[in-house]
Amino acid sequence: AQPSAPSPISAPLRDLELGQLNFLHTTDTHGWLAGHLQEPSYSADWGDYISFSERMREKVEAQGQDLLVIDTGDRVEGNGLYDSSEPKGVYLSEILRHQHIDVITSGNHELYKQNTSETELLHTVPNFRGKYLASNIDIYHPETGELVPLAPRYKKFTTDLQGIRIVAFGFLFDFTGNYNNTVVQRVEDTIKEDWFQEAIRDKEVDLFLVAGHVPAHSSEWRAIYKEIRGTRWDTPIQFFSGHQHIRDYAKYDSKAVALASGRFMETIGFMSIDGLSTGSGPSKESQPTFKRRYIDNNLFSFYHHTGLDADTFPTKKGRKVSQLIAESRTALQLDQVHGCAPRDLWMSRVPYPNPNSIYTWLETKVLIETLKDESRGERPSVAILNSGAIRFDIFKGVFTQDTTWTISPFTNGFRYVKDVPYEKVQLIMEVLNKQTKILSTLQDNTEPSLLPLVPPEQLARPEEIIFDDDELSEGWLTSNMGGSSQVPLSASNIAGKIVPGYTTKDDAGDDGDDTIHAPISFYKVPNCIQALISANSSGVPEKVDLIYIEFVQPYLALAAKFAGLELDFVKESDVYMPNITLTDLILDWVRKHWKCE
Ligand SMILES: O=c1ccn([C@@H]2O[C@H](COP(=O)(O)O)[C@@H](O)[C@H]2O)c(=O)[nH]1
Repeated sequence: AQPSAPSPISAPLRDLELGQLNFLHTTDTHGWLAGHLQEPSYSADWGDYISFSERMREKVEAQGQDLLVIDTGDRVEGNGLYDSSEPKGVYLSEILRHQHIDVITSGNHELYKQNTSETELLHTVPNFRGKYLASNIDIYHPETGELVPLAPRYKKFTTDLQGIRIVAFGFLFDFTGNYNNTVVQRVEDTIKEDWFQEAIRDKEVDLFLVAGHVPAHSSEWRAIYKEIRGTRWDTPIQFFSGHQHIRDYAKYDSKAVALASGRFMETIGFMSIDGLSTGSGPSKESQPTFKRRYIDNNLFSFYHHTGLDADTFPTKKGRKVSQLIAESRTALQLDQVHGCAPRDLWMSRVPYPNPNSIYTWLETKVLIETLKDESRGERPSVAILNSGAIRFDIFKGVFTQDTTWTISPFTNGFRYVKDVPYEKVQLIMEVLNKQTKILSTLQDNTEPSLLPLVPPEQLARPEEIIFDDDELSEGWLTSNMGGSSQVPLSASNIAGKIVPGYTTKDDAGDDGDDTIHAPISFYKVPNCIQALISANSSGVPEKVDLIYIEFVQPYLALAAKFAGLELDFVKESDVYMPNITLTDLILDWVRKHWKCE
């Protein structure tokens, strides 16, 4: 773990159930390879994960079993370790490559920008040669201009110890927001291609392994499931999923399941399968059995599952990578303190609006006090921001260079349209937040969906989860995750209390999490929030500058149409505060207002 990481807190644990074939899975790590430096439950780093997978491999191989390591994308954007270097990702890429990964795929974040996808092609794919799969992604090669597969479409391999014959694919969901140097083919079309049809007709296969940046419960996985089942009615299928930032498990039939392993290096997903046939013969069991576990990413869990301790657990490579992360963080000055947050600000643990909501803070403080383009003088304005632009909570205590990127990693600037009637802006907000169903009927297939305006976790669970008895969580959170010193209380301080954290319910029940936690409430947030910036008057202005973060422009255009506002946002908008991003505004505000005592 990193030198400043809090020690994990002991908690009751459920064991891993090892099987004939075992998997460790990460997804949506978004640059958090240093682990969480303010949350003991997720405080292990990528070096610890390397040690964990090496020790797990030793353990299963000693029993004649196999272990495979999977990553399903969105490794970039969301943490200073990725975002704060120039060019972005140079440190991260060097850290990531030390993990032995058997199947690795791209997420949508690898494709938003030209340089990110080119880095995948020129660095990550070669770093993971033979492991990186891209079943439905092509890229215009930066040197030749030719449209080529980002990586091989699929591969067939056999496991080291038992010779289990596996055909593996690597998909991305039907993503449309990629930069125009890549082409993402719809999954539903890809599976009709000859190469896929040939691959699933191979009779010498013991397991189809479908890895991808695709939710566990999704139309894309269902389409693949049906296509495979159409020709191979009983070959086991293991899907590895991502994108929604949740822990999830889906059962397609008794021989086909999907695992999704959370986000931000909070979770190491574990799967085991028993009862597979191998190259040397059929299985003795009539049915395969699947077991899943969501491991909290901390050393307490890792020691427990490997049966090792602080002296025996770390491997040479693991230690080296933890050291490399520490050096990279120092070089990037990620511990530089910009201010001290006086209280926790939550994305979804409190209702909105609320004094402890990060969105209320943005609306009532940050946007109002920082958004000002000198060229627009004192004109009143309304600023619109999508809730998904914010990625993480702010904990009471130090606000560092790293915090800046964890809460606001995106590089979107702001645009504005002048002289929009205030009433129309309110109608647009109404459409964006309340009339989304009506609006979606106006959309044709080429328009983006409205849903991605919210944080991905909310897409996955549209219903609120409210625990009346949040006292335990609240008290614990304040003292352990956001104390002013950011030093967690030791286990003895919270003796008898269960640590708040994931309490996952999935298709296999409610016993998936390795750590037994107290539940945390989950409140919904709106698609968009707004701030009225009315320089000189307290009344409601007649017309305003409608300022918005670039990401929402297509959604705004649709909502405006429905609100009866004839506006061509592409032609009639202009840049607001050139070269300034939301990240810059937040940092500026924090520096001015959150002085450390
Ligand atoms: O420029 C951007 C890019 C993304 N978002 C938000 O993020 C989610 C997608 O996140 P995943 O990690 O890929 O699930 C998207 O729905 C937006 O809410 C953004 O606001 N700005």
